[in-house]
Amino acid sequence: MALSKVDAIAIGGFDGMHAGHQKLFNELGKNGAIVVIETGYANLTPGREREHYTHYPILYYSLDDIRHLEGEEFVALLKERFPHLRKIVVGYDFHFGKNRRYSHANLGELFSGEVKVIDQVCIENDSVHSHKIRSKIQIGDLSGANRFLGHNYAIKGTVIKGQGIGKTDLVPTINLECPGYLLPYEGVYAAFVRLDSEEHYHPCVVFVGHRVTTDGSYAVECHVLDENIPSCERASISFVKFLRKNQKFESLESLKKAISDDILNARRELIHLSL
Ligand SMILES: Cc1cc2nc3c(=O)[nH]c(=O)nc-3n(C[C@H](O)[C@H](O)[C@H](O)COP(=O)(O)O)c2cc1C
Ligand SMILES: Nc1ncnc2c1ncn2[C@@H]1O[C@H](COP(=O)(O)OP(=O)(O)O)[C@@H](O)[C@H]1O
Repeated sequence: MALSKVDAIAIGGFDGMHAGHQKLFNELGKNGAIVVIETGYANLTPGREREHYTHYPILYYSLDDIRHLEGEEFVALLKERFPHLRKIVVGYDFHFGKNRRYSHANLGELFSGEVKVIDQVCIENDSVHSHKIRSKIQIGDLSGANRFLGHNYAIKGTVIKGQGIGKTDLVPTINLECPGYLLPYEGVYAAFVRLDSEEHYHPCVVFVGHRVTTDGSYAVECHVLDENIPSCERASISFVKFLRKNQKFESLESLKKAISDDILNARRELIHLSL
């Protein structure tokens, strides 16, 4: 869609593109667009990853470029960028401009069109916010994070070389480097993985953490269940459930036994799901 046609926008940081954010997008209609104010702290859907969770076009503004603006100046900037703008959608706690001085009420006074304010979106009696999703991910509560997101938490990375003992002594794994993403609490997870530009996801088990049993280095590794997979360059992991904490084992044998239990547990979690 040509941006000149845009007549409705939603404004915010939109890291995570969570259930609260989606409620705003539902108000945009067919000529809508999303305005992301980029703080530099987004680590759930960094950069353009947000685009996977909406069909609306996204425009990015850096917070540093607009934080000094007075309310009138901010609205003028929007009207210049979107000449046909008739509706702005924001949440109940939206603030903008110099020292975050302006609220949705001020926006209503400054903008001549409609300002639609979305009430607090709550799940399990708790308001949904990206900082709460980050906290859940940091304690390993991926099921809770996923409920707040409305989709599985996903990270993307490039494949790097591992220690080389997985394939020979344990199970084969894809080792990943995932810059920009918040990595979950150290442990083992049931997940799905998509390789390169494949369309489908494979059930897998993922280890995130310091390999305290072997070389102590930090790793994000994924073992694809029940399949030999070709080598690949990139992968995205979609987390489903925390299975257990990272542990130091006395021998590779006992780590291997734990990994076979992890595989059984992951299979049990994933069998009814498909992506
Ligand atoms: C399902 C799974 C669970 C794992 N759990 C642990 C663990 O609890 N503690 C640990 O030190 N390493 C754990 N690892 C990591 C292994 O130490 C790692 O796969 C091994 O060091 C081989 O690494 P490589 O693929 O780089 O060769 C786990 C790996 C997988 C696939
Ligand atoms: N739980 C929620 N309910 C309603 N609106 C929300 C909610 N969370 C965020 N918003 C709105 O979505 C937009 C983006 O908010 P942002 O600050 O990026 O989200 P978060 O608070 O999750 O970090 C803002 O207009 C904000 O008011």
